[in-house]
Amino acid sequence: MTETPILKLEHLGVTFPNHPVFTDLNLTINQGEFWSIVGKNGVGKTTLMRTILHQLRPTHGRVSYWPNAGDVRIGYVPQFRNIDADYPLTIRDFVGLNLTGWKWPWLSRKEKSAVQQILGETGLEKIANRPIGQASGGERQKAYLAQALVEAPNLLILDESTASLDPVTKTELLDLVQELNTKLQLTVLFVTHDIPMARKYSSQYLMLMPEGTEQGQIAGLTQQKVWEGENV
Ligand SMILES: Nc1ncnc2c1ncn2[C@@H]1O[C@H](COP(=O)(O)OP(=O)(O)OP(=O)(O)O)[C@@H](O)[C@H]1O
Repeated sequence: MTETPILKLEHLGVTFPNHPVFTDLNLTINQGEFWSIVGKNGVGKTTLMRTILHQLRPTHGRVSYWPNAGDVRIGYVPQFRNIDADYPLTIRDFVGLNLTGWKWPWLSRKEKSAVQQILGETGLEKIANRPIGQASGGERQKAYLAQALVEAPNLLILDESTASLDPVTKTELLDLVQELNTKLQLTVLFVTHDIPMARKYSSQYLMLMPEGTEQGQIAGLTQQKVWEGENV
């Protein structure tokens, strides 16, 4: 299979006031790859994802999408977030929210059918009309995943989004992501502390490491990239 880049990090660095999180990070992610991003608490994984999402301006270097920024549709599933119990939307509405551009309360027939399909694939169909504020933590995480997938992204970022799930649900969701990765060449960045899951689902990983620590390895993965950060 020829390797076509979708995302390039070149000499990337982020420094908060007096606190360099990482410097000179170089990495090419190709279409259809499933990467795990691993490393201890506070090492800079979320900072890296925020930089990739252009929510954070790098201090050095750049993030570029290939072939053009317009060709890359990113789906982002955040870490567990609390939702107010009075949040008025149903799970179905929540999943379709981004399709409306947050402007219109209605969806086209095609959009409704995309929502219905993803509700089925994520196992949310039966509870689709329940207010999301009343859904359990795991159900909400599924809804966030469904919301990211319904827009048919070609790059999916899971930011420790499976951390609060029970092992069965976690496996179900990652199986679905893996299926989309295989069938549709969905590129995946999976931020996780769960090394067995990283080993099971990804083929490559980026391990962010504090400067001066020994290089880590994840046995069983065919490729590895190890980068040493600073000052963590
Ligand atoms: N806006 C900010 N201003 C200053 N420092 C920040 C800011 N955001 C993050 N940091 C610091 O940057 C470092 C990296 O944080 P980050 O959240 O990226 O780590 P992480 O690897 O995702 O951690 P975890 O596994 O705990 O979620 C931490 O020391 C954090 O305190």
